[in-house]
Amino acid sequence: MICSICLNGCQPVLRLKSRPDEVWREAGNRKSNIDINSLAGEYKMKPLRGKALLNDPVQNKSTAFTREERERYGLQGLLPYSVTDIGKQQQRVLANLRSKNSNIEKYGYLNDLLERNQRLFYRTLIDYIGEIMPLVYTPTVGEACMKFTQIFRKPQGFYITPEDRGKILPLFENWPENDVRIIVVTDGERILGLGDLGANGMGIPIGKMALYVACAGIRPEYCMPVMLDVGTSNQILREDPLYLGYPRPRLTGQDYLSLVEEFVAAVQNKFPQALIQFEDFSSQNAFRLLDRYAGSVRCFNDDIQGTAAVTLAGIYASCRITHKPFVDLKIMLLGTGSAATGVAELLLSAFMMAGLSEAEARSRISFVDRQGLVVTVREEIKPRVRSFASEHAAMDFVGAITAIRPDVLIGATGTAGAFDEIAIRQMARCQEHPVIIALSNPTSHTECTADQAYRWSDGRAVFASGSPFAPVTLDGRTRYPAQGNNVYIYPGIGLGMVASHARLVVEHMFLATAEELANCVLPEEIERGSIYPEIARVRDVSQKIAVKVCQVARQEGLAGVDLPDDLETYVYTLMYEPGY
Ligand SMILES: NC(=O)C1=CN([C@@H]2O[C@H](COP(=O)(O)OP(=O)(O)OC[C@H]3O[C@@H](n4cnc5c(N)ncnc54)[C@H](OP(=O)(O)O)[C@@H]3O)[C@@H](O)[C@H]2O)C=CC1
Ligand SMILES: CC(=O)C(=O)O
Ligand SMILES: [Mg+2]
Repeated sequence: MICSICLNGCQPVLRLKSRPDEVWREAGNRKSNIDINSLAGEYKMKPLRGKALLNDPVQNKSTAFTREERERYGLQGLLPYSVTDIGKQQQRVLANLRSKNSNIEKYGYLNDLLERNQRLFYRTLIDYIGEIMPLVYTPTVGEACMKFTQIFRKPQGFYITPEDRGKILPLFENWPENDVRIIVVTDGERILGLGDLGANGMGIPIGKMALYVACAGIRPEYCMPVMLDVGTSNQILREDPLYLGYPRPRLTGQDYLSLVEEFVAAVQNKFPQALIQFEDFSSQNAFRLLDRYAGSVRCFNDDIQGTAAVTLAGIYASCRITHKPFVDLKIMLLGTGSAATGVAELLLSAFMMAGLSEAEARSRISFVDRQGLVVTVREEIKPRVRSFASEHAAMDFVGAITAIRPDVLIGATGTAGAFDEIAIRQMARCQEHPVIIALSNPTSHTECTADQAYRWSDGRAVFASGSPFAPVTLDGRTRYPAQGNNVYIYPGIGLGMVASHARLVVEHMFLATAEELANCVLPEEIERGSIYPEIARVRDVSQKIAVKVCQVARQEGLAGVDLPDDLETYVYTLMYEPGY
């Protein structure tokens, strides 16, 4: 069997265990008596002493260094007397975090923690994921991107600009790791629902990477956030004296595509095992790049494919609440961008897999844009949306709800209030339990809030949203909105790709993982109206998603290693578990 880590003929288990944190895990997961520096040479970790050791975020344990370690590494006098464990350190982190007045201050504090003590940061993120995820991801990451120029402290990730043309490969030598497995890359043109934020969008790959580590146990050193800073169309940013990005109008056309081409080629050359996740590109470029690379490069687009899988999963799970067969559903999408189109295309495959003809399947899916229902008689329709156009006469959004009576309404507009009271009330007139999925992020751009969805449907809606909402109590009964976010899918896809060394990411992976995610929703979660698992279980979910990816990779002959029969254990052993 080929080792999944080095792709050589070495003994996989031994190789795995020879990495420091696997040794820690085997030693009882949280034991603090493992000597980091004795392993350092073997892992290319510099043997550090004194202040240099305390200043290294990867090796630093701060007050958790034992007396013996303090003596051995010249730390005596540099730390207060007390030796604490990671649990006590976490309590201090939480107290500090909770004392901050705003989410953006909390974001800054957590970023500083990551720069001080990587293991403590990830351990705390994992153990308190429900509380901390909204601070490192949506919605706070949206605010952080908006304020990037003001809050910038220390560079993270890798920046590429048009001035690097012809030099991207040699520049990758500057990255501190040689073995990169996951790259999240954005060009900053469509950051959440916030539009073109240029280089300020770097917060997104950084946040997505943090969740790769926390939600799927991808080792931090395998992760590389990348900003393809090709300029920005956002004039206010370009003219901001504090703007840190390439202050030119956005590169377009062949100049843009050739820079992306050089980037992809350089990744394949320098980091041949890396999976490229395209994130928050404009719709046009998102599809263009996916069409160009998906058939030959290990890559996927999270906004198109990850979102599609998570939404399909939510639709599957909703059937357990509404007691309707999936094949009978009618689904309406508001918005015709990357996310909505990705959902429609995966839904089409799912309907056909469930036995519908292509024509029948297409007839179950309808699109609404700013002009109203997308209908065949319209002259200008986006090419990927055209085949979903309805045979109806032209009509507005509410007219379309009335005429089509969709079971499920999905918003991917980036526009706050796009689901207004009239639309939700009309959905509630048409369905006993209308399923409303407001995908748009951050919270300030959601199509409707949880409170609105429940109130306007007299408490009957089944609701999920891209950013989290607190439970809502209405008429004495509490409703539990779920978070419909691709965070339930992309980390597991990455882990499955790392585990299987699959050559390509294929549609079957998204279909299989959507089913798996829906199966992960517990009966008690269904009982209380949630169509996604509680976020606290996201790490278990990602492991299951990764197993599905491995299965598909094996079935389709895409795996780059001989995968063992017991995929659950195999995937689990690959997951990074931070501790001392
Ligand atoms: N929950 C999740 O996991 C995910 C959520 N998202 C969110 O989805 C949103 C959209 O993302 P994406 O599809 O990539 O963005 P795009 O810019 O590609 O698409 C947005 C679409 O919405 C349309 N639109 C905007 N306002 C309205 C409106 N009032 N009525 C009808 N259509 C409207 C736009 O039309 P026009 O072109 O005419 O402006 C465009 O077609 C973002 O907020 C993003 O954060 C995205 C991915 C994952
Ligand atoms: C979640 C996500 O990927 C987005 O809002 O773009
Ligand atoms: Mg995105």
